[in-house]
Amino acid sequence: MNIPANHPPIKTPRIGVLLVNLGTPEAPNAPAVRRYLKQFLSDKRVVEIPSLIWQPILRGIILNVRPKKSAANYAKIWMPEGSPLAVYTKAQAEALQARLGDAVDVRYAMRYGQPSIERQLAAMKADGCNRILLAPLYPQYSGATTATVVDEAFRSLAAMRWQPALRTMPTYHDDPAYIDALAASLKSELAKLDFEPDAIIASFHGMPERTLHLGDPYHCQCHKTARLLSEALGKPLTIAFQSRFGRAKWLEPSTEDTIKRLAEEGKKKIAIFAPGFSADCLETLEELALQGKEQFEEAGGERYAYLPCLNADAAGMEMLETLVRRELSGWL
Ligand SMILES: C=CC1=C(C)c2cc3[nH]c(cc4nc(cc5[nH]c(cc1n2)c(C)c5CCC(=O)O)C(CCC(=O)O)=C4C)c(C)c3C=C
Ligand SMILES: [Fe+2]
Ligand SMILES: [Fe+2]
Repeated sequence: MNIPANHPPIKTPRIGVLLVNLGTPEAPNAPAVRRYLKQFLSDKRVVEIPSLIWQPILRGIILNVRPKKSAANYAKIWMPEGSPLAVYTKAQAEALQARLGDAVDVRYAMRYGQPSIERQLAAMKADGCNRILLAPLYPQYSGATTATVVDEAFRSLAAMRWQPALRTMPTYHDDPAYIDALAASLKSELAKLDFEPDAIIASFHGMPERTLHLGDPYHCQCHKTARLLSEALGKPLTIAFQSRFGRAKWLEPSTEDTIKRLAEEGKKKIAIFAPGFSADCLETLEELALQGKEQFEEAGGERYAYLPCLNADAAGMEMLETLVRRELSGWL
């Protein structure tokens, strides 16, 4: 029997790794931020309010008010090559490709915006990847991050007649490779400061408190990360949750309240970092590095340092290589 002309070519099988992060607007302007927020905040894994109630609020209020304000914040941290989250995620994929060599095809995707998970999985399949490791770049598990990435990947596969095999990388909140990478990065960043902080804040992205009661392990995993890291550093860490959104009660204490409280308690010098973010982005560079500094100084603080995320630096890439190689076991 002849193979039909439209049959996909059978290529030498390859192993693929798809790193996935949240996504970011394509430009620091209101229309681009609006497009991004519309997709992001319409995800039922992110906002768990019935569509009939939520969509009118989103379309009628939030998408009319927030894009302009957020775009101005993005403009403050935009890099010559683009949005920091996109720049660092691309750099991570390139650095991981260099570490893993030709046996593996490393790419990256964004859950919201471009390059989409669907597009990248289709491209990898077309290029011969029949085994793909999906690696969401979130150390702590939450429905709003890890689960929605996995959902989207399997939704994309659902449209394929001939699917690649897909493995998903588990979250790594207590993995020694992650704790060691954070500890090494923090030690080196703290050593660069010209002051000894009176307190160090580990700021994680917040979530509605309700998700904790519904069984999302995110809150507990953030606490475990902070505890292990504090032990590895031999220093106390103050845990806080940032980026509150909407009117519902979010996880506490909030980063903003914590910054102010420390200043009011007489702590004059603090350092802050964001262990839950694998790459610097709006929430770290604008909210922590810029806004946090203002909040601290207004409350009477004197020295404030924001310590960067792992990004594509050696410590973070060492960790990612370890985690990915482990998940590729039996395939490589
Ligand atoms: C209901 C709203 C939100 C939930 C839940 C949420 C969870 C969550 N988010 C991250 C990581 C990031 N969030 C980022 C931006 C961002 N987050 C929300 C809202 C929720 N996040 C909004 C509206 C925005 C957009 C910016 C704004 O308008 O303020 C980013 C940065 C993206 C960038 O472009 O730089 C990241 C990263 C996690 C890890 C998380 C749950 C654990
Ligand atoms: Fe967020
Ligand atoms: Fe924010």
